[in-house]
Amino acid sequence: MMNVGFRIKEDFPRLEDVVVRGFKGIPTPIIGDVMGRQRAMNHFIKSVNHSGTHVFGSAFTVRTHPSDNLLVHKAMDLAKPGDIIVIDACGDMGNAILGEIMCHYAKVKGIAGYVVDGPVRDLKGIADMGFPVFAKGGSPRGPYKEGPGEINTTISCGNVPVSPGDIVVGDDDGVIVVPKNDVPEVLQDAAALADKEDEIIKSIYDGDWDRAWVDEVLQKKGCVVYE
Ligand SMILES: O=C([O-])CC(=O)C(=O)O
Ligand SMILES: [Mg+2]
Repeated sequence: MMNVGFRIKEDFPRLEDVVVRGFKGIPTPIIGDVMGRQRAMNHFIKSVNHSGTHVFGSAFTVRTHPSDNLLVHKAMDLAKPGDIIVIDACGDMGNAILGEIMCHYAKVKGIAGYVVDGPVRDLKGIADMGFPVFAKGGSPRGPYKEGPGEINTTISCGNVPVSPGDIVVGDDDGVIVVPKNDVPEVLQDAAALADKEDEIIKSIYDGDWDRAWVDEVLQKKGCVVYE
């Protein structure tokens, strides 16, 4: 493909809505555990607004030049309802990549949220409107609008690869990415694990949570226990 570093792929295939909705209410730690405890973004990519956030959708990917949001403005016009715009701003903390105006526009367009490997601004405005934004932090410094950048190529965000159409889930714990082709298996395993965790919590209160495995593992690994 031509023009590496400054190119836009307008669209990509998404999973059916009914499949994507399967992630409703599934906490990110459960999703991570059924993927080998992998594919969660680094801890510094956090919800910047109210607690209790839980958002999921198809990844619409953007790579920006550090401190520049020209390609994010284009992404807002191209993204479809339910998409989460995931932005690889190189993790650079120079200038904010988006702010409250861009959140209002995204909200009106039905975009489900933003994930930014970089800073955002207008934190109070974003919190007041409650639009889901996950970012590395905040900065009052405004973004440049020069490019270059790419839309809908595979990016890295929070040290996790993200391709267009992958499923992104964000909550108070952080953000996790499910590769598109793995979604059916992950959904099935996550439902089973959620049931299992409910049973564990019940057994704690019933006083019969089996703790034998702790000593078994310690013994197997050669740990010496003494008084
Ligand atoms: O100036 C920008 O592009 C970002 C911003 O502050 C906003 O969206 O409110
Ligand atoms: Mg602003």
